[in-house]
Amino acid sequence: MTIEPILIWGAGAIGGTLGAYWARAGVPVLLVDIVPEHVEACRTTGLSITGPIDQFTQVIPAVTPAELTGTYKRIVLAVKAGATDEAVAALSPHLAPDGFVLSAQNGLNEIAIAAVVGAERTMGCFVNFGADWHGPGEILYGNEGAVVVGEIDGQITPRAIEMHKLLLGFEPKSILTTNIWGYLWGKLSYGAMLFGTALTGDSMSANFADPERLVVWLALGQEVAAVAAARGVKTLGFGEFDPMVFAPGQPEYPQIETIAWLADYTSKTAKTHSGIWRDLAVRKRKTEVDPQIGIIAALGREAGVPTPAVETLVSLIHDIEDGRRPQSLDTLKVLIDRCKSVLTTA
Ligand SMILES: NC(=O)C1=CN([C@@H]2O[C@H](COP(=O)(O)OP(=O)(O)OC[C@H]3O[C@@H](n4cnc5c(N)ncnc54)[C@H](OP(=O)(O)O)[C@@H]3O)[C@@H](O)[C@H]2O)C=CC1
Ligand SMILES: CC(C)(CO)C(=O)C(=O)O
Repeated sequence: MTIEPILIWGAGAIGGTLGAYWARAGVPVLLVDIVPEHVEACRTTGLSITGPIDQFTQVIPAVTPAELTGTYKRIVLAVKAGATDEAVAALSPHLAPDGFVLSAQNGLNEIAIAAVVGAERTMGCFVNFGADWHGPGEILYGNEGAVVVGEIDGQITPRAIEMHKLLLGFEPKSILTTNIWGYLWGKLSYGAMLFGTALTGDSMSANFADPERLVVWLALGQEVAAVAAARGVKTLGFGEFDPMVFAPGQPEYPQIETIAWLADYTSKTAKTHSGIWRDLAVRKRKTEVDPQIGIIAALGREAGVPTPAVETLVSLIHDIEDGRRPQSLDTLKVLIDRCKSVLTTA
């Protein structure tokens, strides 16, 4: 009997790493990616995982979307959020009526996925390990990190238990949760800060360690927490990053300690800069700022929660994407000044 493969749609840093580990463990996997050279490398010479955690090369079946035939019960979506709509439209005909799409992405992509394939065919996942696609068939696995899976309605279902078991084969500390939205919002809090770090060329750790920049991380954490609170979300984090410390009315000292922990945590990875920095500085392409961070401001407006720091951040990232500003300390200073005025008027 042949076991149906798990389709991994988007075989870059996240999808490729998951695929390589599953394939090495004997789990049938089929990678789908729009980069023909990467697809060719994965299925012929193999996908190499490099870096401090592991080094191995695994040949993995891989196709471009145009080459794909058949329907599948399990599809892991791991494209950048800006490609979600296009990818979901392309994968829909290949999703079995009783199948599901698991989003291994940053942001609230589950909303867009569910709108197309249905909420009952959508599962959520929070991924916080660090990886970079370095070229066809080559991925740097920079650091281990939290992996959490859960149904978007909070139910513990057999299929969520099955995906959790598979994820345990990659990350032994993976969690099965009844509150996946809490984790996704927690990542939005950290994610907004990561976008802030990408305004300069400095590493994530150097950004978090600089006392001059603290005001930015506090303002962003507080705004995301205020929007999440207005929507009734209890946010969850990872390690010593508890996004609830930024919730309305909470004291400042634990927030400062949390940022100090982030400075230490982000100093222990071979992936020194965020994926956002990489999109801007290396890949020279648009980031996920609109679907990932712009949505916080939009949901804030809906709930009557002002998000001036988030809005300034979004507009500065657009400036860098469109070549109006460089990634520099001067660009970050615009946000520092905005956050100073926000925190003093709060
Ligand atoms: N990298 C990391 O460390 C982390 C990333 N994440 C999140 O995971 C998600 C995936 O990011 P990441 O793996 O870094 O991204 P990558 O760009 O490394 O990988 C995505 C891959 O999908 C391809 N792709 C784009 N559009 C389609 C499509 N329509 N159909 C099939 N393949 C497509 C991309 O090609 P092309 O490059 O040509 O667009 C690329 O090869 C993002 O939401 C990110 O924020 C979360 C935690 C950590
Ligand atoms: C920093 C990281 C890897 C999370 O740990 C991330 O989410 C990103 O690069 O966008």
